Amino acid sequence: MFPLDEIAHATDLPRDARSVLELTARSMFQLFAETVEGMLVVDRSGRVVWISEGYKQFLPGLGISQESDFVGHAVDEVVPNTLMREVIESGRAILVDLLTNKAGTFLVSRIPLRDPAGQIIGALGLVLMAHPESTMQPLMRKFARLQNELNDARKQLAEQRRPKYTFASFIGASPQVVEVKRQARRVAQTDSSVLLLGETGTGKELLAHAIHAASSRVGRPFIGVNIAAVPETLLEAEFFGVAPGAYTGADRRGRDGKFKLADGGTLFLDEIGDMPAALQAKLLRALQEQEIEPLGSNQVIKVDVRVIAATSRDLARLVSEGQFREDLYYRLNVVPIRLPALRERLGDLEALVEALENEVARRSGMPHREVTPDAFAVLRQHPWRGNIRELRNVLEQVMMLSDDLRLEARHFRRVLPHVPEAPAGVATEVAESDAEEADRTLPSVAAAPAPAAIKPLPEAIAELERQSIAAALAATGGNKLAASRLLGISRATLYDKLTQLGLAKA
Ligand SMILES: Nc1ncnc2c1ncn2[C@@H]1O[C@H](COP(=O)(O)OP(=O)(O)OP(=O)(O)O)[C@@H](O)[C@H]1O
Repeated sequence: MFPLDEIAHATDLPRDARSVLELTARSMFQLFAETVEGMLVVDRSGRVVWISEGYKQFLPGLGISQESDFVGHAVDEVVPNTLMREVIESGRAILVDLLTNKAGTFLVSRIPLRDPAGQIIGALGLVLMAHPESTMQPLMRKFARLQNELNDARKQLAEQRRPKYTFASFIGASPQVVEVKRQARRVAQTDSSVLLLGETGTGKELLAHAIHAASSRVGRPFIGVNIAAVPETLLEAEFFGVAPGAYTGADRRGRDGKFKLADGGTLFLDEIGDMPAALQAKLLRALQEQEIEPLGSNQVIKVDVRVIAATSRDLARLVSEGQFREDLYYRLNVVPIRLPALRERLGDLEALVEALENEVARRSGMPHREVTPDAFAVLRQHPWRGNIRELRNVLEQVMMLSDDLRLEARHFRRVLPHVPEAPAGVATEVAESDAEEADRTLPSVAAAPAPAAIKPLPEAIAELERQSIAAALAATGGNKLAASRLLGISRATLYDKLTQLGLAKA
């Protein structure tokens, strides 16, 4: 639009043209008000100061019976979902938009109003078309689809943020578990760092979820990082994020790190004992200052994160060996909670088996099974180095191997062939065919070498390696890090061997 004074001085235009322009500019407001379906003006503070005659038709739909209940009120109170305030704040027009609220859907336009000095003094809102559904079918369909997608994405996000587990998910009523839950409930009420100690599969991650779920941060994200699973070179970016432009290519746009994602919520640092020394100092700083610096940025971002760390390693020993910073250890070890191994709380075995059997049956669609007392006798004798994860694995294997509705000792012996026979009188005999089947399907922890055929040494060694690795993986429920520890080799060596031996999918 021409400013009025420019038109007035446009002497090079013919007189007629000038007066038309002048008239147009002066009557623009009037013209708009009469042409569009409705028009409203808000002041700098977002208060409605005027509405056109046409706009009044929308008041009943907005639940307003008289003009005085509308004019003079904050626009976002009387027009749900309006973006007029954003236009005032940003100074940018929204020329075409769809506004949906209880009065219907409208094609609208919003324009900021400025004084001669360029200062925002308010905004103009135009209803270009009411109920455009009929005339703008294709656009509306697209809008509806996008709206649905947005709602689905929001639901998914809310779902992801909802804690996966609560204290009720932590099965067990043994004195050890009762004590663990008591400590965890107490610490949930605070913002202190928590250190969960325990063997693999004892439920450290589950407990971390439960602490988050019982804390005041429950409405905010729970973000987990398994430090052992992230290559060392990527850990810093994973934790602290990457500033836009720090890298070329796909990462150019930058990426939030886990600290940022967990802002306001809980960050679960699993396998903290595997934290590389170089990053320990940065982690300590982030924990102490509650500030992070994304890679490639020199800006510090404030975060508010509660940390729950977990490890199956002896952190105190790592500190004494100089592999873990003492200051970080003390920072994390504010409230240590030790989770008992399954073999220390065999009293919980029945409740766990019942819960896990239910879960496996529900997930797989298999029928429910009853586990007999002689089967429990077998289960009680197994060392359970993989703890609950291993227990679930064993149960799942047994359920897959047999259609019987009663799971007896013999069923479990197929999967746990090394468990010694129970004393006579207990029906735990293994049918020969069962034993053969077990040999074919599952690795035996204590498999005897084949007496008949003497194999070439490299072949025999490979066979032994294959068996040991398979046994370690079975014992740890497939957890490679834990398996590598059982085998006394590094995780990298384990991966190499899995590839060499053709077990990469194990
Ligand atoms: N007390 C329990 N009640 C029910 N399920 C449990 C319990 N403890 C562990 N589980 C289940 O066992 C599996 C392993 O648990 P989780 O991952 O929490 O163990 P972890 O100690 O964090 O293991 P890791 O050190 O290997 O990461 C999960 O599927 C979890 O749901």
